[in-house]
Amino acid sequence: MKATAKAHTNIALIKYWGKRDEQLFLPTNSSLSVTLDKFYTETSVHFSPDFHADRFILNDQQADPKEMEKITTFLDRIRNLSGKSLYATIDSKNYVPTAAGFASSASGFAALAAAATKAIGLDVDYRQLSQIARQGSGSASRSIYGGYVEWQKGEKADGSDCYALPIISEQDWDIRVLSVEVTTKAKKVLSREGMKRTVETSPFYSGWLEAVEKDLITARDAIKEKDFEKLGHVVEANALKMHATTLGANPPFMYWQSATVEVMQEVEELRAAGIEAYFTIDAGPNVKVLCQPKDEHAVRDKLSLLTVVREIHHCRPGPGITYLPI
Ligand SMILES: O=C(O)C[C@@](O)(CF)CCOP(=O)(O)OP(=O)(O)O
Repeated sequence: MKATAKAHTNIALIKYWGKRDEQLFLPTNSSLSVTLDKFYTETSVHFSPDFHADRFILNDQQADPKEMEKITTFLDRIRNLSGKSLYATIDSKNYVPTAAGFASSASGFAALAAAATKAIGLDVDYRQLSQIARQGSGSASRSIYGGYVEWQKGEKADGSDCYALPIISEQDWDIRVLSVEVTTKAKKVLSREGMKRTVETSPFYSGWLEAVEKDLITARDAIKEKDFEKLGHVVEANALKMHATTLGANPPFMYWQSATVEVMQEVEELRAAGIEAYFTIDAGPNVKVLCQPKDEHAVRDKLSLLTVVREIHHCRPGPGITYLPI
């Protein structure tokens, strides 16, 4: 009972920022992302009656007890769904540069959900797979699909209507996402803690919730219309609103470093010079810059001149999960 799956990471264009249910990973708002081609996780899962405990090898290292606990809880859900109480050995490799600030948990839990359900013989569709991955990490629900993906927040308390669905595929619209790694030493507030603190203490959080649904509709329409300018503006504004909420949290926190702001200002200068580029930022100081293929090199050349820029990874829309030969 073995299976291997590959899942790519994704970058949120309309952010998931807050849970309405911490146990079931139910979000306060719907979100929208693009899966990326460059960064992914490959995970093999082997269930066997000969194993007497779960084992998790991550990048050729035995996972630490905290990580192990998360994995065992995740596998318990899959064991319950299948009615099989078998232990598993998991071997996972992240092809995601940690410093780049991509949530490798997104590709990680999507790959694990796909490989584990296949290995244990659970016949699930992508919607169910998205719901399983969601309970490992919310953003993982989106990495089940390739291209442009919407994760619907749902209304039900049991999360049965909370899953991701594809909008258009990675072949339908070719954009570029330049992941700009800036030099930083700061220890960031992990997104799980950051969103919890913000939901619970920030007076600006209600403003976020009022605005995000409209942002999502605008972004979804822009993707369907392939209107890059319309998408870029709402993506940038949505990221700024998300980050504004953290400033009002108690205690307040900020993901940005001075280098982050330098890159943001460079992107605004690019637009002033007639080159369409837009930024988005997740739970860290790095910046993802969106542009069209024709402008990719001009944007790279301009950003590379900044001394605070350590590395730029060039990404395109990427595929959903795939199963690999054992
Ligand atoms: O990806 C986005 O929509 C926006 C963020 O990256 C932050 F900017 C949040 C990702 O949160 P995640 O790591 O999925 O949280 P979990 O459910 O607590 O594991």
